[in-house]
Order: sequence, then C-alpha cells, then structure tokens
Amino acid sequence: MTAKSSLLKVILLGDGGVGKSSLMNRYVTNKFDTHLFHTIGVEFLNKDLEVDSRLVTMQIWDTAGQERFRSLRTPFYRGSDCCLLTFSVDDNQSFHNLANWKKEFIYYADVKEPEKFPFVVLGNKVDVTERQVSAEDAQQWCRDNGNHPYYETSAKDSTNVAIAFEEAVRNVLAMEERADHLIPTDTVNLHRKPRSSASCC
Ligand SMILES: Nc1nc2c(ncn2[C@@H]2O[C@H](COP(=O)(O)OP(=O)(O)OP(=O)(O)O)[C@@H](O)[C@H]2O)c(=O)[nH]1
Repeated sequence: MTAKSSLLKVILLGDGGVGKSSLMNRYVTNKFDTHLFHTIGVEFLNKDLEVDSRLVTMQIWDTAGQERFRSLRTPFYRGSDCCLLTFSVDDNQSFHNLANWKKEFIYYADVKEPEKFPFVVLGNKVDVTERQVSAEDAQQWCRDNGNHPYYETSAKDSTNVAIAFEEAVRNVLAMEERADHLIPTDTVNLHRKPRSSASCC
C-alpha cells in the first residue's frame, strides 16, 4: 500500500522585495529570475518531499509584501502550519519590520498560542557584499522573540534554501499535537486540494 502524504501549508511573509517569490521559485522550480514583478495578493506552489521517512506535500504560499496589498493577503493566513518570516540582509528596514509581520500573522491567522507556533526566520540575499544586518543581530532577534530557528539564504545562488524549507517542515512535524491535525491529501476539500502549481488573487 502506498503511504499517504500530509498537506502542510507554509506561508512566506516579509517586506516587498526581500525575495519571497524568489525563494519559493528557487525551491520548487530551481530557477531564479532577476526581473520578477511584485506579487499582488498571494500565490502558491506545491512541493512533494520526504522528511524523516514521512511523505509531505508542502503548499508554499507567497504573499505580497507591499503595504497596499495588505487586505488581499491577510485572508490567506488562516490554516498555516508554519510561517517563514523573511527579511533581506541588505535592508535594515525589512529586518526591523519582522516584528510587525509576526504580529500581523498572529492576528489574522488567529493563532491561539503564539509561543507554540512554528515560526522560522530567513535572512535572504546573503550573496550580496553590502550587508546592513549581521547574522549575530538576526540570531539575537530570534532568541529574544521566541527562539525561532534562523537561516541565512540566497535565492540567487541557492544557499540554504532547501535546508530552510525542510527544516520548517521538520519543526511542524516535531510538534506532536500539531501532527495530529495533519490532513491526508486524498481527503482534503477542493479548496486545499494540492495542485502541481497554482495561484490565486
Ligand atoms: N542578490 C539577490 N537578489 C535577490 C535574491 N532574492 C531575490 N532577489 C531579487 O530581489 C528582487 C525582489 O525579489 P522578489 O522575489 O520579487 O521579492 P518579494 O519579497 O517576493 O517581493 P513582493 O512580491 O513585492 O513582496 C528581485 O529583483 C530578485 O531578483 C537573492 O537571494 N539575492
């Protein structure tokens, strides 16, 4: 009998331009585009993977970082199993805005126990030479704000991209109480049924 896979919803949040779409595209399609348009609303892509002998369909939701699209993205936060808070290491403001992104997510996703929710922080664009945020400052922020795992990534040269997404899945699976709520992909309703690639809004 074939093992059933579980559907996990992983959402990328962060300021416009930090590289959320690029990280998703690098991980799912292994491509990088220097001329991406700003995301409007949300888009998602599915990725099947095996983590610690467990089959998982990761549904990665990429959201619009620009403030003007706030009302288009927030309805999609609910039901997320993991949130990837993303900033760019060459943009100090995007780092300072992490707290706002976390707050926005907790509110609109209606997270009942924020201290237990698996957030992962990504410092993207580590291939650049002019950094504004040090790894030490980012790690300190993660320690001070709930001991979130921190990864330095580059969608451009692939640094840590697969590791970060897979660790996000591991964090979710490690929470036994959350694992009880995983939905087998062959029983999900149409709204959450995985497709090979899809977008909305
Ligand atoms: N050097 C470098 N550039 C990157 C990297 N990731 C993304 N970029 C570039 O940064 C710009 C913005 O990337 P996007 O992926 O569109 O950023 P986003 O966070 O999805 O932006 P919004 O859709 O507005 O929220 C693009 O020109 C990308 O090519 C990276 O790791 N390194």
